[in-house]
Amino acid sequence: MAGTRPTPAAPLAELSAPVWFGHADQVIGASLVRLVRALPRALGLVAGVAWRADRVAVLLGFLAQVVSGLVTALGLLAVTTVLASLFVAGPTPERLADAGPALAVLAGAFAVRGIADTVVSGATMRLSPKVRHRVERDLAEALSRVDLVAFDEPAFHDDLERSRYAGMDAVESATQQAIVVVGGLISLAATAATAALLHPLLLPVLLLSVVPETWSTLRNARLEYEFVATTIETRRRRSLTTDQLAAKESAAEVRVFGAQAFLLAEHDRHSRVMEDAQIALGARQTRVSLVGRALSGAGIAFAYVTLGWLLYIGATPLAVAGAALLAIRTVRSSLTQVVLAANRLFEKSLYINDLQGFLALVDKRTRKPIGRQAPVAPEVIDVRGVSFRYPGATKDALTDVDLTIRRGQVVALVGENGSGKSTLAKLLAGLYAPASGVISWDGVDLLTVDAASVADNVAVVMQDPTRWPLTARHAVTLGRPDRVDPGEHHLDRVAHDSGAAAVVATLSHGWDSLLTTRFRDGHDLSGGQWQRLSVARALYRDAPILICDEPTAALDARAEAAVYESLRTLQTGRTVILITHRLASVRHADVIVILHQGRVTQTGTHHHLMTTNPLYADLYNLQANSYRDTPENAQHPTNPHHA
Ligand SMILES: Nc1ncnc2c1ncn2[C@@H]1O[C@H](COP(=O)(O)OP(=O)(O)OP(=O)(O)O)[C@@H](O)[C@H]1O
Repeated sequence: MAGTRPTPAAPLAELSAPVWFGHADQVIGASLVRLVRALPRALGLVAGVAWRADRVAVLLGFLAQVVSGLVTALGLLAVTTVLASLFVAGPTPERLADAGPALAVLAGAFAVRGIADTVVSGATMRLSPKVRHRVERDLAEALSRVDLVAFDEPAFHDDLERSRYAGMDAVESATQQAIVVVGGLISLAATAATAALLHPLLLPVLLLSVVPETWSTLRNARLEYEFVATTIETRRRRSLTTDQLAAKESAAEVRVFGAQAFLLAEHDRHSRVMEDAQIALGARQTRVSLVGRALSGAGIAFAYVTLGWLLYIGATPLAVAGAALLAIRTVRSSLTQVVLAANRLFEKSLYINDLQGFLALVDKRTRKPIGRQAPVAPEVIDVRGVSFRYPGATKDALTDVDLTIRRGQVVALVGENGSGKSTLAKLLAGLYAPASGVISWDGVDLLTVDAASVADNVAVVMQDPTRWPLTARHAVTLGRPDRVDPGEHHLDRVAHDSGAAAVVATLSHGWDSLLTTRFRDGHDLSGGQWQRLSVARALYRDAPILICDEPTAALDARAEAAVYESLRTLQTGRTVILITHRLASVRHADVIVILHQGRVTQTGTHHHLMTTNPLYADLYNLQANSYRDTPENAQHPTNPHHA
């Protein structure tokens, strides 16, 4: 029977690398020298972000790290003194009494170090969320103001995605790693300086003994990273498979098509690849650790032999040798931490770099406030010689458009798909800047005033309105959140006029209902219901210029009639720009603008166009006829295009 044996998986095209793994090659290929060289810059980058987020936490954390490093060194010196007191000949109580002060210093150093380390972790806990929020806020603010046209560029979206997902995580994680690196380096420096103070030969001996450990730590970290890099595609394919099983959208089709066996087989196939790779990684890491440990043992043996020799020739006292052993341990653990953290910090700094580059780019693409306001409720909107081309497009969306619109007029933009209607409406609203030509309101070029002041005059009903995942009330009022509306009379009126009232009446919590099923008790709406809310939102904003781009495309006949009725009421003192393919709705417009391939081919009233523009008359009659009860329509009742 069909469906009992899963079809073998076809070879698939490569998945594109995930945004948070775009620098894998650089990380894997980075030598220890490169890592050391890149460290100051990476630390500087994180320090800059952290400083802006919370100076107090940065200063406090750094100070505590310095204190921790100093008391570590002090502790080491105290150990030498304690050992020196204990190693001399004489009765034990006396030797202990001699060691007393140094022991007290040692205990004090221990306690202070504990406090300092606690302060460091407190500062880290305070700093990492602040750093993240600060950068998130920077990005959100930049995005809220960047020119709309940037969203039409694929490259902008790629950079945005990388900044949002990789950059943001990188900032938080890099802050933590940077704190570990700084703390580790201070502790290393303090210990090394103390060792050099005890005996100049101790320093090179110390360093030699820790080299193998450093190598194996870094090597294993790289192997781990390489493993993630080589298995990432399989990992993502496996997730794509399980996503299909977990998603609401695909759940029905999975069952109807009996796709379970296929998806499970795919899942197993990818899992096996992952398992094998992980086991291989384990084996390689164990080998590296073994070599590392063996070399490390040799290094430590060398250190011990050197210490023994120094003791033998009387170049160093026994107490100093004892302290040196302790120093070796301290340096080893600090160095391992520093190497691991520096490796991660290096990786994260590459993504922070991307993020900062993106923020700089966004800043360049943002119109700066000019301090000049657009005229409120303009008397005349004038379009002169305007052309516009979308980024990456090979031809203009609008060419040499001239148009004059007066306050109170309903201007209908008509034309076939792709003729430039929506683009023209967006330019009229100041959302795009023309490539050439001028759009002015009462003689003021829109490019010479603040974009926000232009937007303040405009409300839109979009062809495909945003499905705001908010409460019904907020979805309608968000265009004028600070409007004083006692008793919510204005809200009720626009809800009535747009047909949104009937939608809200069906919701379990009325205006307080959440319009997303991603939350408990949330609701989803039909396309037409969303459109009614979008009309209500535009009416609630109560702006002098109302742009309606196919406002009734998804509405039923009754709702459509209600919307046009309310647009007619609204018209007084307001400019309405209406885009629609339903010519019956534009009959009453004051001016109808016909667009063809981005050019205005004719303007006029309905009656004027019916007599002078055969194409308009044909289209109008075609639509009108499809509603009439002609014998031909009766033969093809379901084909409105047949006539
Ligand atoms: N974001 C975009 N990026 C690139 N080209 C675009 C973009 N939006 C629209 N265009 C192109 O610009 C031209 C005008 O598009 P526009 O959306 O203004 O047409 P329209 O008349 O409103 O069409 P419709 O009736 O289908 O809504 C079309 O050729 C379209 O392909």
